[in-house]
Amino acid sequence: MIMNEPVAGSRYLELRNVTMSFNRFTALEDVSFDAEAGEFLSILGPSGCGKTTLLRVAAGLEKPDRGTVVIAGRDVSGLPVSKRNVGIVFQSYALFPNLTAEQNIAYGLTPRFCDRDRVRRRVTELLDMVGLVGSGHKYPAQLSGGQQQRVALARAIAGAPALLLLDEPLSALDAKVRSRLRAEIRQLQKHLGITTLMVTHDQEEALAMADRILVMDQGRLLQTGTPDEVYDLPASPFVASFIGSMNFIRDLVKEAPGIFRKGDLSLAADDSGLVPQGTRAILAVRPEDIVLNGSGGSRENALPALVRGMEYRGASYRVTLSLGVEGGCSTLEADVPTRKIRRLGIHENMPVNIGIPVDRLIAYVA
Ligand SMILES: Nc1ncnc2c1ncn2[C@@H]1O[C@H](COP(=O)(O)OP(=O)(O)OP(=O)(O)O)[C@@H](O)[C@H]1O
Repeated sequence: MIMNEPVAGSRYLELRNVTMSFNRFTALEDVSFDAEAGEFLSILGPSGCGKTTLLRVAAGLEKPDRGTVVIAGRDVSGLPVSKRNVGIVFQSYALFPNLTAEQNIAYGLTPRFCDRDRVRRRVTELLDMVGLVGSGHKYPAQLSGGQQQRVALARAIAGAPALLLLDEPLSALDAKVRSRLRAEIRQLQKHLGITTLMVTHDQEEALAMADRILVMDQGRLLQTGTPDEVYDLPASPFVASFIGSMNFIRDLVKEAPGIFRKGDLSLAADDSGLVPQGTRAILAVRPEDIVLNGSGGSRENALPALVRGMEYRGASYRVTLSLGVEGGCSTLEADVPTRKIRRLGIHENMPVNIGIPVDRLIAYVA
């Protein structure tokens, strides 16, 4: 099968300075990003932040007030969706109910393949790719949600599009089907080497599937990075709280390079000088980075704490800890392996010592 054979590593999709308003409401504000050929990008953000609008601009379903869209080196800003050669999968399967799975898939092919045998061969190949061999004769109503979304995916890739656009393709499915299908979509996308943009509000989905994640809020792009980069070094407290769980320790002041104080609580953090000395700061730490030591000590940021609550999660416990801090108390949540909880005999209302590794504390200007 012949897809657009993009050269890996080249800049393939480019959106530049895209701004889009609906009446007086600005849905996208000066958004720019690009994708390399074959890359899988995920657009992640809360409801109403402009994710779908951005995808629709890339597709040519919306015309922005300003900005350009380049696909495979060609400025397509003035072209409608029908001329952009994009494959789209929506959240609602959007299949034709009166056509079988095969006919739905063939629908995306007919203008290109006039030869009926070729269409049949290609449809068979696509059914095989999406794991639906033997179900081609069924109508959408006879298929499960996951199967319908497989048909929608086969239809979207049938014509070897230049770009695959997925708008929350898994959100209508139950958790088990969703996680299986996300692995399958990713495998197929890699196999075909097709540059893909997927909208999701599910951070787990974005972390699991994307080469890079674009985090948005209120029409703006806040951070672009690999899943690792966005998880390990979120650009702002908003990004930090949107992806994964994060503890924040607020109302600190940076009193010396790498040293932050709040009353009698003093914490060391690698902040690379991002917070000016003497200014108010927020420190952030992931629950899995807090080290619980029972009665033993810790080398880094050793603090006494009290176990306030414990929630069993199978492989780990989510432990709620309170730190006695002058002028009030700070609450932290720690994820501690179940084996360690049992070994140390941790229980509610137990005084413990915790440690926070210096390089796991992230400092932000408050
Ligand atoms: N056709 C429209 N007319 C007016 N306002 C619109 C239109 N389409 C979108 N908006 C507004 O633009 C903003 C961004 O919408 P968009 O659908 O892009 O958000 P989203 O991040 O995809 O949200 P969700 O995750 O809830 O689907 C929203 O406040 C929405 O109400």
